[in-house]
Amino acid sequence: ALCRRALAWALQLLRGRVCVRSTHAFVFSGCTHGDARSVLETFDLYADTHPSLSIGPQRGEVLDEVVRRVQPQHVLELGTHCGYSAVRLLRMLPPAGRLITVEQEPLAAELAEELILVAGFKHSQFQVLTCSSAEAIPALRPAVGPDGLSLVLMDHDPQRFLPDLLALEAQGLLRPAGCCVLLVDRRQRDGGLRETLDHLRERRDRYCLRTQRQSVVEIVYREEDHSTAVEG
Ligand SMILES: C[S@@+](CC[C@H](N)C(=O)[O-])C[C@H]1O[C@@H](n2cnc3c(N)ncnc32)[C@H](O)[C@@H]1O
Repeated sequence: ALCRRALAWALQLLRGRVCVRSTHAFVFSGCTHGDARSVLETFDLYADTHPSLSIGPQRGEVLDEVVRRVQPQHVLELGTHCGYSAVRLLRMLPPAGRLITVEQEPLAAELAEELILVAGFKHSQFQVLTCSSAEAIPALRPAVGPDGLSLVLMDHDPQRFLPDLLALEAQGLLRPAGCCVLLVDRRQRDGGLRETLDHLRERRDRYCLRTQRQSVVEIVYREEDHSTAVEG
């Protein structure tokens, strides 16, 4: 683990820092406007040669499979960054599906919104909230409606996974009949993710761990007893 971390650190030094403006400029000028697939391919092309925080094609396929299976009406994403995963989610949603995506960095939020529009989606299908997850969650009820969220993607700060999940639950925003929560584990079992899974292991009445693939952890929330325990 130490070697892997040292290698990642050295690579980061060699490749430089993630740049929101440069990501946006590359995708905006290189993609076919109105074509979500082209937008994603251009993001991937950029990530081949530049530092990038996009969820990427491997984790993206896990995301696609979940959206195909769950067919969510209301989706919440925490951590929009430049909009890669938002475009990925939106292109798979059923016709009535709607995405709310939250980004605390104003520049990233603004440029992501532009790229989501470039990908061909309309404001009737998505909303970008420029604030922290802690500020966004208490104000979500009107946008989510009485049915609640059927999919939540957490790709922001692992230290916020547990408090944000508990806040969503406390606000009654998770769909009682079943809500799929995806946690992106970018830092090899970060303490925040471990703490979240430890907590959920004690909450078998509501949560179960479904799968863990490509460092995406899938949890299911349901307001009834789960027969499967949270493991991992
Ligand atoms: C790994 S990137 C997200 C990548 C994005 N999902 C994608 O695939 O393109 C994480 C983003 O979360 C944002 N972020 C971190 N903590 C946050 C918080 N508490 N609330 C909202 N956004 C947050 C960061 O500014 C950053 O842009």
